[in-house]
Amino acid sequence: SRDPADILMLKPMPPAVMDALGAQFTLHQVGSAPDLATLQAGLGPRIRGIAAAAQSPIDGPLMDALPKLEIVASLGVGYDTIDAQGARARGIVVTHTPDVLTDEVADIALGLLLATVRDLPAAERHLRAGLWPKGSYPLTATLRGRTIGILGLGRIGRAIARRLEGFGVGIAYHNRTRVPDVAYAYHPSLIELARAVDTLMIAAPGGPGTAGIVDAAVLAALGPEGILVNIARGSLIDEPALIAALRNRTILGAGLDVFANEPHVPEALLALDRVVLLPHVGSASVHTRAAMGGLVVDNLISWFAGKGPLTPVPETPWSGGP
Ligand SMILES: O=C(O)C(=O)[C@@H](O)[C@H](O)[C@H](O)CO
Repeated sequence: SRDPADILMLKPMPPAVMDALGAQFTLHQVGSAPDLATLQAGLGPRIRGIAAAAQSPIDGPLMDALPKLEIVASLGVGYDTIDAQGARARGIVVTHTPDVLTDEVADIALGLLLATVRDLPAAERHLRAGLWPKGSYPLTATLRGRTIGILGLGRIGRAIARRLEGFGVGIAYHNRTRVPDVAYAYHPSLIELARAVDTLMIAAPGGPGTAGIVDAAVLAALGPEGILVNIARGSLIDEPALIAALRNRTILGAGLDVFANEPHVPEALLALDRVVLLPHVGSASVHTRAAMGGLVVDNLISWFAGKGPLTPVPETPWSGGP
């Protein structure tokens, strides 16, 4: 049988994934910005697959330094740091890890919504600081009577909407296309959605097509009771516009799990009181990361067994062999 395939890693994968990959393949870790000339002259020509940990930058020049590259298996549902069109043009398959994290991320979205509307972290700090005996925490905003707009009614957006149904709030959405089998109010543009709701939850993919679409106009349309929640990608929000809108009370608050330049969060955001900030933990449970890692491994095993990818991204579809 053929030698185990040589797999490149730019960033370390979770230990269990490394072990599972190491049992099947020959792994090579080179750091997230390898010198391409060195790679091309050395290891490059042997590499047949990449195991891409979260946010690994996989671009054209890197793929060109790996002439035998067949597959990029990415950890995560979002793959905005991977040039998927470039992979397609080079006949390379890209896989991601959808579905296994949908509920976990949707849970965090609801947690962030409640924490932001009801000011939970600050109320907890009030108690821990011993202030309660001196006075109750001030009354907060409420979820009651709100209408929640979802930007991006894909797998995660729909899981959020299903959860919101249990909260008895209004639900509306904007998506590139109307979703046929849902009863939520559809708005053909983001600004129309923002005008129709007081709470906006972002669940759309990152990338050039959605960069900065949540801008000053959208924030202003949400109004002074407006709440913004983002569990998708920081790139969708014009972050300076958000900081200004929070400072000027154009909107009431924001709950963010993702940022424009992770893991760096602007001082200006840290200084604001009406924001809840999480370090990109949407899928970060032992349970879900194990499932994500398992899917990365299974995609590579299936590919190198000649059975095709299990979860290819839409840009590199698989119709079952050459
Ligand atoms: O799946 C995604 O797209 C995510 O953003 C997360 O689940 C990843 O784990 C993340 O990429 C980790 O940094």
